[in-house]
Amino acid sequence: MVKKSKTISRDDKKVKREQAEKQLKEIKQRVQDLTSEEYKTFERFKELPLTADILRGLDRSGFHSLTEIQKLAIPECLKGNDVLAAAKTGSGKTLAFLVPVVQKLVFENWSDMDGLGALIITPTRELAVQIYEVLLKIGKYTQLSAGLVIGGKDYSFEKERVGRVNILIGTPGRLLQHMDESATLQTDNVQMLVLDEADRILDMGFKKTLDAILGQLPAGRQTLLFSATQTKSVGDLARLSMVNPKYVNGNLANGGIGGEELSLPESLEQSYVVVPLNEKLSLLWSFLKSHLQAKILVFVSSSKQVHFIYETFRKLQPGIPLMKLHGRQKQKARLETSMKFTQSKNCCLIATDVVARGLDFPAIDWVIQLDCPEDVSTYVHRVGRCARFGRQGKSMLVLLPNEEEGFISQMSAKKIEIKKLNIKGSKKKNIQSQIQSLCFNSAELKYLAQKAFISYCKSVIIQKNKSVFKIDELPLDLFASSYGLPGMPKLRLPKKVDDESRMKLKEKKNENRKLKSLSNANDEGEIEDQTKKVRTKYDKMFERKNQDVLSEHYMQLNPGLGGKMSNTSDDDDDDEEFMKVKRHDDEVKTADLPELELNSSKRAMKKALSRKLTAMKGDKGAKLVFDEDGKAHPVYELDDEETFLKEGPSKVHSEFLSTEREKMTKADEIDKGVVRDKRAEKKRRRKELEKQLEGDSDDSEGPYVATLGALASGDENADNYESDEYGEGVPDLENDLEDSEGEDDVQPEKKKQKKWFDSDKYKDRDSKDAGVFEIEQPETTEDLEALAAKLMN
Ligand SMILES: Nc1ncnc2c1ncn2[C@@H]1O[C@H](COP(=O)(O)OP(=O)(O)OP(=O)(O)O)[C@@H](O)[C@H]1O
Repeated sequence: MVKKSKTISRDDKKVKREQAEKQLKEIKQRVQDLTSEEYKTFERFKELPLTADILRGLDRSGFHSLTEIQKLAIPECLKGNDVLAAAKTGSGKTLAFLVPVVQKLVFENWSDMDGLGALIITPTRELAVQIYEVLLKIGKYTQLSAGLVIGGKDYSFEKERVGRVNILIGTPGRLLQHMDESATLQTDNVQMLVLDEADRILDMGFKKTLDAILGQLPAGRQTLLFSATQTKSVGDLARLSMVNPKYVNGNLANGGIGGEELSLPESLEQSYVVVPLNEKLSLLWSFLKSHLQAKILVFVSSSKQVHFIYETFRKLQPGIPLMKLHGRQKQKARLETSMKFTQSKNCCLIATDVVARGLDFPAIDWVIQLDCPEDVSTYVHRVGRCARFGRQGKSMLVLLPNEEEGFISQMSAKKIEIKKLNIKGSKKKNIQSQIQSLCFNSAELKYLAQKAFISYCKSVIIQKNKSVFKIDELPLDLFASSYGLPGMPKLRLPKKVDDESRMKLKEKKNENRKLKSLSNANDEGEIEDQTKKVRTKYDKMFERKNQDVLSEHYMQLNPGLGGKMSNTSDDDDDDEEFMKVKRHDDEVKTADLPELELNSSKRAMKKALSRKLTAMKGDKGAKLVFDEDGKAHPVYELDDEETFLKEGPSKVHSEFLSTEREKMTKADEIDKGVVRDKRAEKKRRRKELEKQLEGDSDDSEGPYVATLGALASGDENADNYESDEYGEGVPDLENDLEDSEGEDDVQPEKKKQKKWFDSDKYKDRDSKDAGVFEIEQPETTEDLEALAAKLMN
């Protein structure tokens, strides 16, 4: 009886397996036969030739209909072409490249053994995290594993696990650091490279880093470039080794390959206002006061300005929650703010361009550009944070009188129409006197104001676009007053900022500090430990050449008088190197400073002085040990040369060497064994697979049914998944192999789900529930980190 059922089961499985293989072949064939006429008619994901695992992930994540760019780009990518795709902000480019990445590796039966198969590079950490989240969702039902490597996270944690993932997402600096340092990370098998926001990566000073990454990837890989504002620079494309790239433009109404247009979401309402530089803060204040229930994103040109405006407004309390986000913050704070802003309904986030690209914050009502963007592309990306995926959104650009003509004409040249608004006098509230009073009472705020002032001037000077940014025409004295400064800091401006120095500045800003310290290592490979030299905000303030702020408020640094001085230094002081503040004498004139109120009775001073003198002149003393005869000896005594030579090499030394040698040999043997086992295991699996494919393997039957059951035959655990919609019985050979090792009783769906989050191979064997991961969808940073940890464990 048992025998009979076994036979039926075996036959059944064989049939199903053959069916599944046939279907996979058919999908591959459909991909090859796809014509652009055909795929332009597609409306839904299930019409695309995708495997059941991926369709299921998409379905469960709520993605059913195709957007224009998805309809056009996915088939081109599936066919193995190099693709250069452009489409409006918020139009779904992330899925347009993630779906082909996952499908390519599924087609190739990619497994843990095959290592890294796809690399996705993004310009910012936040964007990398966002893509990672989407990938986890849509790839949940495949056997692939994914990893996230971004600066500011635990490097050694990543280093240990980075060699085990199939799809790696990260920022350029951190990726290169891993490629250079992690022995386990093999990049010679990479099938796909994706650059999201490619033009930004190429533009923002990552060129050298990117070149170094590209140098380690195989030439035959497929390359995909996505952005709302695409690069077409021949030089850039050559550097990326793109072969006959297909240009996909999702901005064209009829859906086209080729085309140059740059367009904005239809649901976006754009406007601009013109105000003098010294009225910008008052304008922002008035705007916030009249939009207390809105979700607002404010862009300014530097992290110092973010810091100053945030701190000032926080003290003035506009009545709307305030947040700040810039690239100089600690990574934890950045992720927390992103998360909070995502969840909040009414608040104002003041940020730099670190959030201008790709970030999908839901339901932003207003994007305010308080400082003019460096170019029209940046404008497009900034406003693109609202009006996403058909939602309504409004934007307001704040221009200075001398910026208006230049910038608006450049917008018109790109066919971007924007209406001018006049602000009613009654709506304006001038907050200059409040800011001045705040700065007068707080040395820290005044210091921040000075830094913000300098960095704004710097941001104007380094701009390439001189028809818009004209430092000589700015009323800097009035601007300083509006920031609460009693006078304008005198600036020594650089005579000329050419392209080369501009690029150097960008490179410096984005450089990976670890890589930099490696390049600064001496011949012995020693790196000076910078971590020991943590500079606090106090240090920075006292190191500054310009002590105007400090001398005036010197006494107020006493926490009781000068306001709270936080010890958390969350931004770097890089302005001083670029632009020195002019001063007549670099030293603080101690005579000008008020007397310090110390305990200065004559007796106390005399005592202190005599102690100090004793300490300086007196013998420092030495530590001695006494022998049995009571004679004193120094703790360490040197032998004379004769005795030393007679005794030969120290016993301790040689013992140490031999034990260490032994340890090394053992470790080496273990390592070799592991590699041998891995190879043998892989070979065995391949053979087993071949056997299964030939259909004469006895031990393939039990688990095969289980696997296909979940995918195709209405498994109860399949969470109402309508498998027939997606093509029944697409085989999952990797899963078959796993199952054939005696885990017949594992429910197929659970197993597959577990595989994505936490491969069996990496699960914590000590933990009771090792390998079972409860969280379905990451909702918080902690969830995401837990997922990543589980995934990579
Ligand atoms: N097919 C789809 N069905 C439903 N929602 C979708 C679909 N594609 C994308 N979305 C949603 O649309 C929003 C924008 O998508 P995405 O972030 O990929 O846009 P983008 O084109 O990359 O934008 P940007 O240019 O700003 O980077 C996201 O919230 C995403 O979940």
